[in-house]
Amino acid sequence: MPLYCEVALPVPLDRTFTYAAPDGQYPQRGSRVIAPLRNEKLIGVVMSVSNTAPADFEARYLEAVLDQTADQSLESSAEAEPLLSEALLSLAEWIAQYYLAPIGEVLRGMLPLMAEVSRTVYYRITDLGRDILANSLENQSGIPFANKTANPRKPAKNDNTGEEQNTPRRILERLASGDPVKVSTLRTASGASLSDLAALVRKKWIARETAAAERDARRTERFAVLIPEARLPALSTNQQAILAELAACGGEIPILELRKRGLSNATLQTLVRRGLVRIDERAAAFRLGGIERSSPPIRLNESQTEALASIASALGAFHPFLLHGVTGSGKTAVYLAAMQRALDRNLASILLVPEIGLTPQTAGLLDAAFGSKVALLHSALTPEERSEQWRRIRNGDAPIVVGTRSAIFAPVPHLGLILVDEEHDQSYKQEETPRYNARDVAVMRAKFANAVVVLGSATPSLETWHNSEQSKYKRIEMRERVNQRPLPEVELVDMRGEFQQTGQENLFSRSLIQQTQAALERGEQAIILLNRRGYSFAVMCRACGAKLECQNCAIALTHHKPPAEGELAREGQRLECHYCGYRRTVPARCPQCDSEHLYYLGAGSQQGEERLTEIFPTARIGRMDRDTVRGRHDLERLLSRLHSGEINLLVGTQMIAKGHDIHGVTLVGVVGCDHALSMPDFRAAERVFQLMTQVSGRAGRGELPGRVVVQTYHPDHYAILAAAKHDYAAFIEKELKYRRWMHYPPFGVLANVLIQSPKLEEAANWSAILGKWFQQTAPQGVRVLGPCTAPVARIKGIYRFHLILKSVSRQTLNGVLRSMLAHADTANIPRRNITVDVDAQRLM
Ligand SMILES: Nc1ncnc2c1ncn2[C@@H]1O[C@H](COP(=O)(O)OP(=O)(O)OP(=O)(O)O)[C@@H](O)[C@H]1O
Ligand SMILES: [Zn+2]
Repeated sequence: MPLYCEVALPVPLDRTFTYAAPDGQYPQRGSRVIAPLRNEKLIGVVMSVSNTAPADFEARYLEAVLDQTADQSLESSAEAEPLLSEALLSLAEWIAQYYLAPIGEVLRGMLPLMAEVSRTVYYRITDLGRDILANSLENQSGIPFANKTANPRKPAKNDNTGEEQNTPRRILERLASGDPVKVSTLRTASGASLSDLAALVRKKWIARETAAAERDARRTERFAVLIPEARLPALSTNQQAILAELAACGGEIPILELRKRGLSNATLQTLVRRGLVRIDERAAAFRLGGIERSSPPIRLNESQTEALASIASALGAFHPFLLHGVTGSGKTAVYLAAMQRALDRNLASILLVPEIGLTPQTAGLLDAAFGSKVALLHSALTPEERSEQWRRIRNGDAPIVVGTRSAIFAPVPHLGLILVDEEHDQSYKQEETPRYNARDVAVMRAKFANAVVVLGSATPSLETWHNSEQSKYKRIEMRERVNQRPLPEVELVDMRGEFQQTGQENLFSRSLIQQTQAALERGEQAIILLNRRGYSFAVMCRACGAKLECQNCAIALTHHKPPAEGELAREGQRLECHYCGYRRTVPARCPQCDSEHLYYLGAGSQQGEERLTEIFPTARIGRMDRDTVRGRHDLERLLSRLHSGEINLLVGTQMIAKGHDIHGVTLVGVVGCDHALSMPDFRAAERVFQLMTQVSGRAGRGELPGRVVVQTYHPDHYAILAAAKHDYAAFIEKELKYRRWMHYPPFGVLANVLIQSPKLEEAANWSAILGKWFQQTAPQGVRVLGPCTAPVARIKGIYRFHLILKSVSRQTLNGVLRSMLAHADTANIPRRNITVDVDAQRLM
């Protein structure tokens, strides 16, 4: 009798699908399966299993069960564990429910291995294929496709070395290392057609694997390991050399590394036969590439010790903490010590860091403290690397997991501690389905795992602060910087006054220029925040007032200068949309009115850099923004040039504010970060306060005290004033009052409902249908704003309308949202055109 299972598939539908398991296969809750859906094959996750078919079941069979018990009697053994633990499945169900996200899409976000099957095919060489290749290399002969009669170990002689015969050889050569190779890569490398590959598969020289099967096969690395207790017999010098090398490296070394050092494999094999060395095969370790080892461990100061004591004594049960420590108070050292305490009790930890928060410095500290026990998960990993990390974690080989947002789903056994660094950071919110906030998921995960969770920040979000006020989270305070270093003094420059006094609109104030000059002359470093990338924000027509907009989005195009081009070559320069990436050159005339009087508005980081180069011609200037930092390596390189002092003046966007600990920086300039205060966003003040505090916090972290110059047009705004005094309490008091008064989070909950369509009429129509439904049903306890066009009315050619829902009760809000989705379904509004963003961070 087959088993019936409910399978969550990665499609935007709030439901699971029923399938029967193939004969003799025993999927369990949490197993991955391949399921046919329409014309596709998808990887799904089994949510439940039953012996009886549902009433309306039409026979549909699973294609395969990827993680299963070989037979039912094995169910209890460790081998038979499904891929997703019960804790993670419960977490997924919680996310689906809390964020109104389709369960299949939630699971897809959790599982790195859940790609669509049809998309990735890999090939791998077989043993027979190796023989064929070896033979052909020996005989310098080609390998024909058609040698059915010939003995594969004796390929025909040189009479068939034509191009066609070499294709099989090129295929085999490309696969020779033994690693599976993607079909696309293989075809490019060998020039093979799909039918060529099929022919070799039929001959069993190569094997074809689907993505799922391939990713099950983890990459391994072979190590030579010294057997310590062996008494040493007489040895040849070559043998002694290998043993010496092994001893020098702490008793083990990857075999590849031995070869690189010119030590012979044959000698190694002799040592193995003599019982002096053994070969271990292990999952290839992930290397913390290119990092400097850090200095000896830090002695915790009094407040760090207290913080650690609170955290450590709570291990073993669910305890949420807010670690509120000013910038430079040494939170990182507390995290590391807490992870060590967890490890001492055989408990694993997850440390979450913001998108670019994982600096080489932090990686170095982790490596020094925990070495190969660390697994790193970040967005720059390839799917293979990610799944390798995943398996190391799941096997218990890496009880220290560090990563960005989705690392919160790492399948860590015996999880004891979760740390969320810079918990206020916006990058924890995923801005696509499922729209979860990893910080909040962290708290739930800790709850399911009976673990401690620590949310750390110098500028906690209002939500987290409120939870600590309500005693939901226990608050730990670290009020001072390490070694009694002072927080930097902040000077506010009123840019309105600056304009009146100088009669000019300058990007940099006189005070900022003077103080930068002075810092550079003293041999210190300065960083300047200019929180927009590009050269100018916008290009505007003086005649008709139109801004040049993106053709796909209702957004002004940002002007970028091509690097290293002549100063005034304005025409032909690049305009770029920061939403969709659309690019065009700057036109000679306004496309609306044909006037030639186009002018450039507002300065971005690129222009900032240019101005600074003019003002400080001898400064060693660097720029840090999304244009100069494309990948991790760019960031590493820039930071290491800063640490070494090679750069003494850095300009950049908010990236420069994130947790960097550069001791030479004594001056921080803040330029135009307060324009955000006029955005239609109730979190604007919070964002400005956080950014100002964080960037100010980069100054004076070394021996010398720091100074901050903030240029502002709102010198009386409470967020600016509080940030200037490092007064979180003053800010929070004002801000909480305003939020309570306006019924905004943390007083009550909020959801943004986006209705989108490539057809304006359709989007308008659908949002009207939903608006009308809200009017008619008038749900109790929910305030509805809208529908109206979203502040950004069109993105990537998709028209956007939205409704904002507020309620004091999450349950009420989610109930109403669910009824709304049901109504949308009956009104034939496709689910994929409605985005529900619970606890929305951006209302744009
Ligand atoms: N007990 C200590 N004694 C001396 N120096 C310390 C101590 N603890 C930490 N430090 C040093 O203080 C500096 C700041 O620490 P860290 O980067 O952890 O601060 P933080 O609290 O995370 O600040 P931010 O919120 O700004 O990121 C680092 O250079 C660190 O090496
Ligand atoms: Zn665009």
